[in-house]
Amino acid sequence: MPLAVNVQGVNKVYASGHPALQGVDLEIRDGEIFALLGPNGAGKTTLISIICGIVNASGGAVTVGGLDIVRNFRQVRGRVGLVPQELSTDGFESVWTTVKFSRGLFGKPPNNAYLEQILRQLSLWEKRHARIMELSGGMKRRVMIAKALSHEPDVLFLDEPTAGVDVELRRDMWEMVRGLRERGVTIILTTHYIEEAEEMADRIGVISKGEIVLVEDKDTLMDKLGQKQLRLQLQQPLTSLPDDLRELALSLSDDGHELVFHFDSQSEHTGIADVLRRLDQHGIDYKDLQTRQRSLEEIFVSLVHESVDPDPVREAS
Ligand SMILES: Nc1ncnc2c1ncn2[C@@H]1O[C@H](COP(=O)(O)OP(=O)(O)OP(=O)(O)O)[C@@H](O)[C@H]1O
Repeated sequence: MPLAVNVQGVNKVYASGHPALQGVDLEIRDGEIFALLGPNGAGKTTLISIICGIVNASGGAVTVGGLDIVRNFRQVRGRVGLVPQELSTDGFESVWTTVKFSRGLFGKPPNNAYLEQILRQLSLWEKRHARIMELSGGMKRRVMIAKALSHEPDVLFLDEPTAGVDVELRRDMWEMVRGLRERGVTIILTTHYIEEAEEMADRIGVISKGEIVLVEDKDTLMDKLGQKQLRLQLQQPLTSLPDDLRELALSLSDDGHELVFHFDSQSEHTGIADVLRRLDQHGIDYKDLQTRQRSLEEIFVSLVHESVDPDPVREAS
């Protein structure tokens, strides 16, 4: 499968001496939605800024669509679109002028029909004559996306696209990103919202302290690490667990009303039948039971748990 982006052995040491990225290898497939997850300060923005040519790497190599980002800087800039975390655009200009100007910056010939299509997709068409400063925060964010798409990039980077936006706009964004993927645009998004990665991504990468600690198909990840939990609500609360049940790794909730059992849903022998048989032997009745997949959030927390070292400066800001 062709690669949209190929990152090999990339390091970044900022002038402060801080090593923000260490030996990052990452291959982004053509046409996929890739979610890069990581805690504050993990290096997500640094990595996408390097790929987009905004920050220089201290070492390693990056290609976009097979083109080296340093040797073919201009061509690469034309192929990528970046929606930054911060809203950065001239508030006095109208939506239409902003988007048109942005396309011109990349040396693309005017194409009003294309720009109209983008603005309509982003529900901005009615607002095309409004000055950006007059728009709501969510609409401003849409303008940033329209700007990033104005020159028809093959690869779109979304840095925290839904940070601070309401639920409705978040859903709209997801819808729009899926629409872009259908048109063949490769999407790389960074996010703190596990739910977003779970909902949208084809593949997920986890970065922690400047190193990629995991890259996996979302579904495989969910299957592989997605342990399931069986919860049984008891008819009568228990004060303690019989020893043989404790040996089965069953646990009792503090109030004695619920039994919890963890099992591997991929395994031939999950142990559920044993648990239910033993409960029956002890005359322990239950009134309800549920199974639940371990969420990506739990997986993520367990992956970065060891290495999370919040940056006090950024935490405070
Ligand atoms: N211009 C800079 N000069 C010095 N250090 C920087 C600079 N930009 C980022 N850093 C540091 O590099 C590390 C990675 O920052 P980066 O912004 O890439 O992280 P991030 O994963 O995007 O974080 P967040 O989720 O908070 O946006 C952090 O420790 C940060 O303080």
